[in-house]
Amino acid sequence: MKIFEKAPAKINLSLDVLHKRADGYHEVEMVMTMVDLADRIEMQELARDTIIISSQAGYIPLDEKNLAFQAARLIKDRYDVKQGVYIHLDKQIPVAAGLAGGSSDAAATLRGLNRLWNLNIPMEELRVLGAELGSDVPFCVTGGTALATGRGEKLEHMASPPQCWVVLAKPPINVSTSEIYGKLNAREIKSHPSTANVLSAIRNKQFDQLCGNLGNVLEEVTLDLYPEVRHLKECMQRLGADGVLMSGSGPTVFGLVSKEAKVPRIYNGLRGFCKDVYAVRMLT
Ligand SMILES: C[C@](O)(CO)[C@H](O)COP(=O)(O)OP(=O)(O)OC[C@H]1O[C@@H](n2ccc(N)nc2=O)[C@H](O)[C@@H]1O
Ligand SMILES: Nc1ncnc2c1ncn2[C@@H]1O[C@H](COP(=O)(O)OP(=O)(O)OP(=O)(O)O)[C@@H](O)[C@H]1O
Repeated sequence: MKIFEKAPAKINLSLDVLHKRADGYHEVEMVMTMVDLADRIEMQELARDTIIISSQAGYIPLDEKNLAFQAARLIKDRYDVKQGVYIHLDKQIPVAAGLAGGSSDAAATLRGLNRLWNLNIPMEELRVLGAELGSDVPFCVTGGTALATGRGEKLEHMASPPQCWVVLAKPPINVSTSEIYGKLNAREIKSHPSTANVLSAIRNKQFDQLCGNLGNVLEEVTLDLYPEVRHLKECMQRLGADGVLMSGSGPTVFGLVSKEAKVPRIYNGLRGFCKDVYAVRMLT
């Protein structure tokens, strides 16, 4: 049997860091949502007890370093599954972009193998398993829009944000999430985003209030290290996006745009100097 799962990208509408924890992770407060840019994952049962990964993308690991491989191994070990699986990753989400591509692949693999092998694992248990693979994986298991706390694994789901276009642009650099969190410790956080304002903008479907309250404390760290990300942000603002922010630890910058007529100008303006540009909808 063969099944398919979609693995959408996430963006952080707000990302606040409260403090560094004893286990080395940071206590966060983030509002996350999914956008309509997704990897497509094919999973096919194998009689032999093995996990095989393939992908059309030449630049991701296909061995045990791949997060989809790790998800498959975790579920096989935990539920004593003797069958193997062939997993093909059709990558559409740019890699190491701050869009949780690998985390979403892992989450989709957990959901898919739960179906393929009729394991009937409840969603809550899949999220707990996901947390063993990465901080963004529990959110990616259920998707939607959520407030994430703890190290990202404690989730409170909510209604989707006011509908709009999302223009994503990724400069050609790779950013290490652990390096960005590490560098944040050495500096004073100048201003914290108001998570409460972002939540209320979403609940009341107030697009302008949402745009005015976007904030990410990791942004200053990445922008100082990589001036091209700052440049991209300024360009997106100048081209007329209503709200602009870096997603996660970067380097992808996203712009929220309410009027469809404004999207081509922003998209084309960015494409002039950046190869990875996408105009997508938020997933509701
Ligand atoms: C930046 C975000 O993507 C925003 O959604 C997440 O906070 C990071 O999620 P992720 O990439 O799934 O993170 P993990 O794979 O769990 O951790 C990567 C590295 O980021 C740092 N990390 C991550 C999450 C967190 N709450 N505190 C941290 O300090 C740790 O150094 C860790 O070694
Ligand atoms: N299935 C996968 N897809 C993409 N990258 C993967 C995958 N599995 C492992 N990786 C590795 O994970 C690293 C991070 O890639 P990913 O695209 O998940 O980053 P990200 O979008 O910045 O994640 P996050 O937003 O969760 O920090 C890359 O260096 C890549 O080699």
